Amino acid sequence: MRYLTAGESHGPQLTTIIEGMPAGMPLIAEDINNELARRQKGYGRGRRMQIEKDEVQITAGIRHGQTLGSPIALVVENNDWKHWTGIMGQEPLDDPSSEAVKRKISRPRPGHADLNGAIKYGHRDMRNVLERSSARETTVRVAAGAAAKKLLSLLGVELVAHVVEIGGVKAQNLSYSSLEELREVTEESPVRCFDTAAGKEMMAAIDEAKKNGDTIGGVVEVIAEGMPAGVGSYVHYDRKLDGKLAAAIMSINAFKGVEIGIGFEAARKPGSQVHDEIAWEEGRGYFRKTNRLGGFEGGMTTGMPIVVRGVMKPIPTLYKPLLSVDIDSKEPFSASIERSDACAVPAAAVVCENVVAWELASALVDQFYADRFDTLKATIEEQRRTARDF
Ligand SMILES: Cc1cc2nc3c(=O)[nH]c(=O)nc-3n(C[C@H](O)[C@H](O)[C@H](O)COP(=O)(O)O)c2cc1C
Ligand SMILES: C=C(O[C@@H]1CC(C(=O)O)=C[C@@H](OP(=O)(O)O)[C@H]1O)C(=O)O
Repeated sequence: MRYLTAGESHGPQLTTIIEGMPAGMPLIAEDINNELARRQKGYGRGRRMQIEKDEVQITAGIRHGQTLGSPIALVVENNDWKHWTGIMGQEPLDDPSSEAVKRKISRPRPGHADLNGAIKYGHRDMRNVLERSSARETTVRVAAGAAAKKLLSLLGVELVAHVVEIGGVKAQNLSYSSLEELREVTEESPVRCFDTAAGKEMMAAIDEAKKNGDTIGGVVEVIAEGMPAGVGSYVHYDRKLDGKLAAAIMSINAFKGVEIGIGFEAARKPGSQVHDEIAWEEGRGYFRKTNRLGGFEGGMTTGMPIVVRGVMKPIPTLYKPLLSVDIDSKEPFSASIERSDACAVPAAAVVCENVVAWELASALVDQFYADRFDTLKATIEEQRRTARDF
């Protein structure tokens, strides 16, 4: 499967086209809207999330609630567009007194895509970079991921994301060691972190950052349960599924690190405390006695829960900006200020969950015959049986 997205942050709408989703799978707008709503929650976001109420329009590929096997097109409108028509219009810029010319951006923000994007594409107005590099694009990545998540759920694969820490404050109830505990995690999981005593500390840290014109980041974790063993491959670097997950997380705006299982901690432990002993039981098949490797060996799933963590850096736009250089005068100046979030870690957790869902669903569709959903389901059930009795 593959998908592309199009759309600017303050343009009329965002679009994604999904290719390769099997035919005959139930999918309705509500499946996608639930995920879009989850992505909009959280403490520390700017005013934009109050302006938007993200809802999908399905414009192709689905009829009477079922996928057709043809490309699926999903559109989400930007409510904010109506405030930006002067700046984001299609007409050529020949009036020097126009709003678009007056609001030209020439002072790149450290940590955002502004300067590198301007150099690469030759844009003297860095709004041309900002509009597409904005994480507004993650709206339709989540829409595509929601379709993948539905596919996974119908195949018995469930996943959930939660916040591990924000601004150095660790979340409570981190030990999702049993599958029962994982199932207890509700739809609200990425914002549940704020309901605890540690959550109040996180909120205070966000308030403090905001007061200082600063921003904070954090760590999120995605757990996926129910993937059959042997998905992915060891035979080629670009078929290793753990590598694809790492790339998917790193492709999310502001993500600077990925861990699978115990991740970086493995560097400080002997092999006997890193690798997971293998066992077999009638009815259950093979399993690992621990899951320190987070569900992967040799680029393939082990059948144990997949555990992936991602690190989000603090948001780059600062209300007390860092020093930068004006690209027109080459003089030092404070970087430009755009309306901005102080912390978007819970929203980013939902993005992580959905990009992981996309990679897992893609891996299943690519590995098993999948023009038809019913055939895919039967093949995967067969794979589970084969792996159990192998
Ligand atoms: C959900 C989400 C919301 C974000 N909100 C903002 C924001 O309000 N202001 C900002 O400067 N960056 C924001 N970012 C981060 C930037 O989009 C990101 O830092 C930028 O695209 C540069 O990419 P890089 O940090 O991956 O190098 C957000 C990221 C995510 C995932
Ligand atoms: C719009 C979203 O996030 C945006 C991501 C973003 C950035 O620079 O990445 C900057 C902000 O944009 P604005 O200036 O319009 O408020 C965020 O609000 C979203 O998540 O839907």
